[in-house]
Amino acid sequence: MTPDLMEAGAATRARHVERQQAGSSGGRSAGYGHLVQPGVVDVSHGPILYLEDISVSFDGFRALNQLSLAIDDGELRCIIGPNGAGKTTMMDVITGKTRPDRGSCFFGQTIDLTRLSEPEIAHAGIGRKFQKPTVFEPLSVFENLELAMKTDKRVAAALRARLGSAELDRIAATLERIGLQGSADRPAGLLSHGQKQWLEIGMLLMQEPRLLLLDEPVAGMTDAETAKSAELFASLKGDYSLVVVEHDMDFVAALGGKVTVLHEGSVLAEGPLASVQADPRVIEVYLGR
Ligand SMILES: Nc1ncnc2c1ncn2[C@@H]1O[C@H](COP(=O)(O)OP(=O)(O)OP(=O)(O)O)[C@@H](O)[C@H]1O
Repeated sequence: MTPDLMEAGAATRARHVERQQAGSSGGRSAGYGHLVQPGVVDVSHGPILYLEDISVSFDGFRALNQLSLAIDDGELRCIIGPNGAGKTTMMDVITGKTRPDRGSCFFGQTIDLTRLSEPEIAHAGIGRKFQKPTVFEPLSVFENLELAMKTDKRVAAALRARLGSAELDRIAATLERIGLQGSADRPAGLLSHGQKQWLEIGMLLMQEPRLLLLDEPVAGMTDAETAKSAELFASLKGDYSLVVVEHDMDFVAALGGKVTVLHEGSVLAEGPLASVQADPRVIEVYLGR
């Protein structure tokens, strides 16, 4: 080993010890990647996600402005608001893509998301789906789910490894959940847009997340696909926590539950859809347009 590498190794070990000491000191700041076990999220106080006073600026422009928000464990929350309200930036903060200038962002009671990298946040149990489906088109539906479950993401190696019966059962249960049990052997590229979106949700589920962040999941879907998506999401609620950013008010209505309206980087209104739809401030900035 070269002296440089030895030095780097020593520095890494020192950081490891430092982090372990920080982690064992109790308190809320134990959010270090290798100490976060997947699926182990302390929701004893209710919320699975807790944002407090989050601000993010881009070149002096405040995309998030002292945003505070709490999502309960098992809740399905819709986030609505006009273009530029900060919805995507909020998702970016939760997943570690954007670091807030100030404020705190906790996954359960103890996991400080502002101190974790994007892969560490995914590993801790937060899955994100972007608007456009990103499935592996030449692979079958089954293989897409299989690959999503594997930690070794090199396609050939992952698909060569034999599946155990527990893994086969998990894939079968997910196929059923996303309504693609009859399409397991179809190449994903031949699926409809809606089916690709469901497959991608299935791929997220294979990673056993606790919280799912979904960005405009029904954009571009047919009415029938949108209705089926509402059923799927309703079935996920309770087993998972979901945060859904959506502009389609019929879909939001079909999902039920609490709605948060963002405007200029903070919460303008929150409550059942009917009450936020009747709020004159919401009508003024968003729904009345
Ligand atoms: N990387 C960036 N650099 C500069 N400005 C940005 C950046 N990302 C977002 N913004 C700005 O921050 C504001 C909030 O953007 P954001 O994408 O979070 O809004 P949104 O509510 O998701 O909007 P939409 O409904 O259009 O997706 C916008 O004015 C946007 O132009």
